[in-house]
Amino acid sequence: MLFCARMEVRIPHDLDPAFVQSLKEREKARAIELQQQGKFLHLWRVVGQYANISIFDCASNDELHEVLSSLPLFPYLQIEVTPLARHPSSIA
Ligand SMILES: O=C(O)C[C@H]1C=CC(=O)O1
Repeated sequence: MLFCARMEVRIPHDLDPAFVQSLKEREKARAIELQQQGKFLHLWRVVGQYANISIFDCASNDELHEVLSSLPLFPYLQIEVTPLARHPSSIA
């Protein structure tokens, strides 16, 4: 099942900069791991915003929730999920 997730990053300004740096490093490592596992198909920056549009391939809503909540930045993400279905006119 494919899901589109729009994630907006909201890191509180008073967090320790060293902690924020380590969060971002751990986030990158986890995002790469999920891409290598084939669960995280696309990761695009939204131009001009600290936000991304991501496409996930997960077996269920529960698996998607597990994947999203495994992201180190999860406590600081506002996430909107849109489940996707095939479009009848798509040739892809
Ligand atoms: O920078 C972001 O958009 C947040 C986040 C989501 C995956 C990742 O590597 O970073």
